[in-house]
Order: sequence, then structure tokens, then C-alpha cells
Amino acid sequence: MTTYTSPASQDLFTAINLRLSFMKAVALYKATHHQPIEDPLREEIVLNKAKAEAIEKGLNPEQLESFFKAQIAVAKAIQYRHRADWLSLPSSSLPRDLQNDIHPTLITLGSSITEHIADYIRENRALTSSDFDAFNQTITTKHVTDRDKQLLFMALVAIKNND
Ligand SMILES: C=C(O[C@@H]1C=C(C(=O)O)C=C[C@H]1O)C(=O)O
Repeated sequence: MTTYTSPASQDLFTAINLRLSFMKAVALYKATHHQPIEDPLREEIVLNKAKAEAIEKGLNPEQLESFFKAQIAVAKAIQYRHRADWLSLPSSSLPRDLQNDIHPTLITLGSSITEHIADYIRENRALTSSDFDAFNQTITTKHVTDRDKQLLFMALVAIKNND
């Protein structure tokens, strides 16, 4: 069934999916360079940036941080699943550079996600469960499970306009 979605929430869901779609490339870089998937220092940078931008955009920083923590959890789960696949069938792709190529892109996408959330919340106060169908249809990245989608969506719905 196709459901009506406002352009603002559609743009937000598309940006979230795009961020998730980069995790295969992140996983490939780390697998090639024998690096662990979890990078706590990098997570700190991503979360601090999200909190600073939340304040700039008038969002609650703790609520936005919780959503970014959910995105990071799902990002790591996608990477583990790709890495498991490559144990039986190694990837033949060439890795993109993590520091100079993928990381700057992820930071830009994170800012764009925060901006879309702020735009949506300003107009509509909060997402509701009726937006889940559109979210579910838009998150098409491989290795994102139904549980992952629920985790992300619950964290999104918890972001409110407190004005
Ligand atoms: C995406 C990465 O992998 C993990 C997920 C992160 C994220 O979603 O921002 C950050 C650090 C890592 O724990 C990365 O290392 O950049």
C-alpha cells in the first residue's frame, strides 16, 4: 500500500537511508585494513557534532543524541553482517578511503539529517506511528532488519517540538 508522506519527512527518510547505504563501504575499508568495526572515538565526534547542531537548530540535544546513537548501532550491525558475508565470499570491490572520502560525506549527511528533523519538527511537532509505512518503504539498504528499523523509528518519534 502506498501511503501519503509529506515531502519533509520523505527527504528525512531518504537522507537516513543514504547514510546507512555508506556502511558497506565503511565495512570494506575496515575489513581490508584489518580494523575493528567499532570506533568509539569516532562515535564521540559524531555525537558531539549532532548535539552541537541540535542546539543550533532548536532541537533537544539529548533526544537528537539518542537518535544518532540508534543510527550508529544500526550502522555497526550492517557492517558486521557484510563482514560475515565476506567470510564465505570475499568482496572484489576496491575500498574507498575512510578518513578522506567517507567520513566527510557521513558528517555532511549527519548535518543534513539534523536539518531535515528540525524542519519537520518545526512544522509538525513530531513524527507519529502513521509515518512508519513510508519510513519502512524508504529504508531499503541491505542488511537493515525490521528490528533495526523499529529502533530507528522509535528514536525519531521521541524527538519532539517542546516550544
Ligand atoms: C561508520 C563507522 O562505523 C561505526 C559507526 C559510526 C557512525 O555511524 O557514525 C561511527 C564509528 C563506528 O563505531 C565509522 O567508523 O566511521
